[in-house]
Amino acid sequence: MPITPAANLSLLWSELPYLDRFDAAAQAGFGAVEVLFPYDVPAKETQRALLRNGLELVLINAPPPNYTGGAPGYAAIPGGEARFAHDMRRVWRYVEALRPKMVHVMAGEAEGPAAAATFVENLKHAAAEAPQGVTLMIEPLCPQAKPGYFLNDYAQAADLLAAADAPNVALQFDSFHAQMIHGDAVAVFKKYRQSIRHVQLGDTPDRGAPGTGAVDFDALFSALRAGYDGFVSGEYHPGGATEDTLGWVAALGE
Ligand SMILES: O=C(O)C(=O)[C@H](O)CO
Ligand SMILES: [Mg+2]
Repeated sequence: MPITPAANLSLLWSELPYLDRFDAAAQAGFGAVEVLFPYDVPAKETQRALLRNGLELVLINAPPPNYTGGAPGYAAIPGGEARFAHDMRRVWRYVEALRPKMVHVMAGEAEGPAAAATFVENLKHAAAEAPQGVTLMIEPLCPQAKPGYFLNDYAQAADLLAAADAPNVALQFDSFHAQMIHGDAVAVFKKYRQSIRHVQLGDTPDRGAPGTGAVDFDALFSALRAGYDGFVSGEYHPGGATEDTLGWVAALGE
């Protein structure tokens, strides 16, 4: 599969009602989209929006459904195993209807060895019950965007992936978080390339569109073209009309 651009419909076209964003993405030329939290509407409605636009769904997040204000996941919360298992049952129902290729499993707010062990065990269980063809993703989130979030470093993610040791658990690379955490998103991409199965784009420090901040997108896109063949999703705050921020789609292919 070549590099395929995708639109994150939780951040792009956020001024439109949720279901209208699918139409806008298709009109802008996207064939693939991702949605962080599709749980607020019945899966059938999202399914219809995908179908009427011929769109492929790349990724959804494992709950919490109440992202704005709710805890950012339970996978790494010692004692939260039952809640995690309950959440995952809901995720699988949405996966069955929407057929995303990937599910980002959110860790939650925690720290220390017990949290790491809990995260690994929960990932192993979820990986064992994931439908064929669905990959579970883990993603380090920077403290500036998600204070207290357990998974906040790419080396930590590599250790967790090694411990989970499952072929359907992989790393989600986000240029915004990688640059904020480690200061050089391109170096992070190159170092962890072998574990990366999904790429998201945003610039620093404000999570704006590619080209508005400090990430070296020319170098990142060269590195992607040199050996990445998955989806590359715009996950940034457009700060205006989304259509005016899509120069990265053409640049990716140059
Ligand atoms: O915040 C991000 O970068 C993400 O990709 C997550 O999925 C958070 O929901
Ligand atoms: Mg991301």
